[in-house]
Amino acid sequence: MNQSKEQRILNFVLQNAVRGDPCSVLDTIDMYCSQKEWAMNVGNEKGLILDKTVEEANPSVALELGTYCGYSAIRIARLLKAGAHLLTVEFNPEFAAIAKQMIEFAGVQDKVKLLEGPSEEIIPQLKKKYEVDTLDFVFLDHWKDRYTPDTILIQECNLLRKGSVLLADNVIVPGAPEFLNYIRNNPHFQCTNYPSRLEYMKVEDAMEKAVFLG
Ligand SMILES: Cn1ncc2cc([C@H](O)c3cccc(CNC(=O)c4cc(-c5ccc(F)cc5)cc(O)c4O)c3)ccc21
Ligand SMILES: [Mg+2]
Repeated sequence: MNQSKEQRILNFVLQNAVRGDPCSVLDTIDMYCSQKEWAMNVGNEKGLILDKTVEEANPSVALELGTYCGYSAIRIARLLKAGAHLLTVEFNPEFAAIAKQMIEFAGVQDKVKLLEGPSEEIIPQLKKKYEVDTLDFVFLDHWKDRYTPDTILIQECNLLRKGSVLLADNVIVPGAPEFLNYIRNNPHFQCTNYPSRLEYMKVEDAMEKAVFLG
């Protein structure tokens, strides 16, 4: 049975990147996906916006919705301080299996907890089952029509505190118009738009940052 694109990306990393070196894994994925097969990793251009947002937030507990191959999980985890950790949620078992291997090869497995299941099931379990008090940083990169319901669910589960930072990928392409409308008209959030490019393409995209005001 022929390999999936995600398996080909992982194999390319296992054969070409440096084990235990997150930056080398990120560069190798970016090389493969810009030269051989496009894939929906956040990429290096939007990745730099993600980096700056994570560094500024300096989270103790971070959540990612939509792990895919683990690129942004590795990107975030490499910047976390000692004792901090990332919870990343993936419902597709194939993607989760690839991401697990990618995260381990990069050497950031001690900072990352990969939770298999849909966000709407996992989010309500974060406090009791995963011992989360509040989330310092949330990266939204899963189904674009889930950004709004999951942001509402996160608030209903009392997972945000004054200053919690949300960052959403793809608010232009594929787009998250309902989320932009919701978050920009919500007085409890202070929003900032970061124009960029779609990963590996000369196509406009953007990320939206929303800081929870309490
Ligand atoms: C509920 N739940 N809970 C956990 C969870 C996890 C997943 C998966 O990780 C998953 C699977 C398929 C699609 C996505 C969303 N991502 C995208 O759709 C996307 C598209 C493009 C693009 C852009 C231009 C194109 F022409 C084609 C695709 C560029 C991007 O950066 C993307 O993030 C996420 C799904 C639902 C989940
Ligand atoms: Mg994305």
